[in-house]
Amino acid sequence: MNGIHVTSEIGKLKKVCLHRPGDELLNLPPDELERLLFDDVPYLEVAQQEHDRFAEILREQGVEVLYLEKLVAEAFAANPGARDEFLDQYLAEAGIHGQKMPAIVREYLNTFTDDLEFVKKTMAGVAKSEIDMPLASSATLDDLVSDHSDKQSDLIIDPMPNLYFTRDPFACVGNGVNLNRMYSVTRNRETLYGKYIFKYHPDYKGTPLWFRRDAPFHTEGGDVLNLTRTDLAVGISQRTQAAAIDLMAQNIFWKTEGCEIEKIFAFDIPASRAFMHLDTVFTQIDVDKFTIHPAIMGTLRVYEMTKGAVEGEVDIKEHTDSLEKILEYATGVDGIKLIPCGGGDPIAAAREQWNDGSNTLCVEPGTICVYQRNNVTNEVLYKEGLNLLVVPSAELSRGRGGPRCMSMPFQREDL
Ligand SMILES: NC(=O)NCCC[C@H](N)C(=O)O
Repeated sequence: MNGIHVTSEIGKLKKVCLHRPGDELLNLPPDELERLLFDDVPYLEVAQQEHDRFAEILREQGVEVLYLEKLVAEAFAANPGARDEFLDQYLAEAGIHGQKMPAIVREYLNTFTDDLEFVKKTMAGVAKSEIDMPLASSATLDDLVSDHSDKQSDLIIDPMPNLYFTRDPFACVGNGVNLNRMYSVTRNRETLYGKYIFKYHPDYKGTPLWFRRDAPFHTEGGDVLNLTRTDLAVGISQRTQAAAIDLMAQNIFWKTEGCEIEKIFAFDIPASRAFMHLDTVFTQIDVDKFTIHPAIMGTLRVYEMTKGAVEGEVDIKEHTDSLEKILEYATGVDGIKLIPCGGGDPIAAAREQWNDGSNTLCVEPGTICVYQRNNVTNEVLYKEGLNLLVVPSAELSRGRGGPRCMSMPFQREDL
């Protein structure tokens, strides 16, 4: 079966999209980490080994692993002209300075004749040292001086170091996709790859879009949880604006066809880097179990959005029940259990949540990928009867994302 089909967080995973970390991590300037949303410089070779193990674990479970970079290359191969169209847009969004430089960079990128190498190069970024700078007499000062932030940079085009978090640039919902406008300039460029997959890839072209990258408000896939075929949870977070969820609801309820979502639950979580997305504090791991960071419990507000009676209207009501009760209502399952990250100890919870202890990828009900380093949380999950697939995480975790962040399910079996 081709196309997208995701109607839950836990139905048996059939196909998943990953990105193997590449040279983009070698172009991470240590003094630009904050702007590029990274917390450290990972050791690429080990990050790749860890990521390969993650992919192997998924294959051992019968999951077909797709790679983002390969899908984009296949989309180009299938459509003459798609690569040039992509390159125009990529260059326009790359933050290149100067009058001559865009043409020079275009020529340089076109020397990567193999589509896969070309795609990887666009992900890695371009350093000044890689190309012949224009002669001073034919260039403008802006061509010669590249200042991405407020300081001089050795890079003409920034890398996209967060690409291995395939969860965020787009989100599969039912048989369609939210193609996101992301919170930060640095990550928003990532959404171009999804655009070309859903426009041109033989297996995915024509996928309906419930959200578009030219939207005026930002949202990210880490905030989107498919609770059931008809119920979606979306975090209001640092990365997803309430207005973006309003727009999503309009599109899903009124402006597009084919989406089966009837209720959207908006979870208002604190807007901080530690919490970042809904899936950093809350993921489903079994039919009746979720992991949760205990720190959100006191402040969490949940709103339910449904299609209004009048064209274009969306009804909104706030839920005042406990989170367990709201989830029982949303999933139709009794006796929902919330398992706190760090076993409830506040120090372990904060430490392990920082390293994505609550960010699990469910492969089938009760079977989840977890980071090895979160041993307190993992012990609790183990005692709760979960089957843990343990992913090595010394280097991958430096990007502040766990197994759910590093994966975008394309197909799951229905529950
Ligand atoms: N869904 C997620 O929580 N993704 C993790 C994204 C981490 C990345 N460094 C970021 O700040 O966007």
